[in-house]
Amino acid sequence: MIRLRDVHKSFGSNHVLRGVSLEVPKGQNLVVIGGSGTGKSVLLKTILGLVPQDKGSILVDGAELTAANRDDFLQTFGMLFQGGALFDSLKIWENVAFRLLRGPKKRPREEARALAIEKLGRVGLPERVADLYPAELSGGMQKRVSLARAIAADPSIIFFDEPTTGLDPIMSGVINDLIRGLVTEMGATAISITHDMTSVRAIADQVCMLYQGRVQWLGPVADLDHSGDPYVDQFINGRPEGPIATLR
Ligand SMILES: Nc1ncnc2c1ncn2[C@@H]1O[C@H](COP(=O)(O)OP(=O)(O)OP(=O)(O)O)[C@@H](O)[C@H]1O
Repeated sequence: MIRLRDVHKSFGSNHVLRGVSLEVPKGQNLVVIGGSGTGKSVLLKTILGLVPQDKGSILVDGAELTAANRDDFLQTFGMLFQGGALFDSLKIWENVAFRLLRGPKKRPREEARALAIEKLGRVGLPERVADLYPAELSGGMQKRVSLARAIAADPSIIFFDEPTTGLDPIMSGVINDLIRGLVTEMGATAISITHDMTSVRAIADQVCMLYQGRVQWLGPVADLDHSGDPYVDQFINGRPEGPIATLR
């Protein structure tokens, strides 16, 4: 379980997170939605320790994350970065096995390669792609490779940052199904960020909408269409009119 309590973060006078509290139960995927600049990425970065919060606490399985134990925590999580972020100069299997080839999870090369091929299989890619380079694959296949990398070290916590951006609707559907399946299969706890409402509906257990640095609404995905919250309604239906001010 991941729990945030009253997390604040400012950059100078820009008070981005103004007291975010939320909980993600074990084995569930919480999808964070909200307009551009509402702090979705900053929220993920505070959990990862890339951006230290000014106030408030972050707990994983009941233990507070601190500078001292964060490295241990980082060993237990997987991340699908926005855009995939594969290393061009590494073969596909080396990308997937990145964390198995160095650091505390280091394995012998042959073992790491076999594990990478197994994970590629989990995301529907055949063994023959293992020795190719990222540039030789389509965008959708690269996204699958990124997914395989995110799950390579059997994480108990996974973050998905804009997993379907740049993909056609069918490939987005395939990636959504894979994410849903992987989270369910692995029993992992996940937090995802997406602007894609189809993706929200396909992968979320719970949905959290951030607005002006706070949690505007948090509830089961099944309640999204009848949240009774005018901010959520405006956002999910993409209406220019409503309580959320838009620039024209
Ligand atoms: N390292 C930083 N230094 C200064 N300001 C930052 C930094 N990181 C983020 N911000 C500011 O924090 C705010 C929230 O940014 P964030 O990237 O979290 O938004 P977002 O909700 O993820 O937006 P988008 O949907 O467009 O990706 C923005 O005003 C941004 O300029």
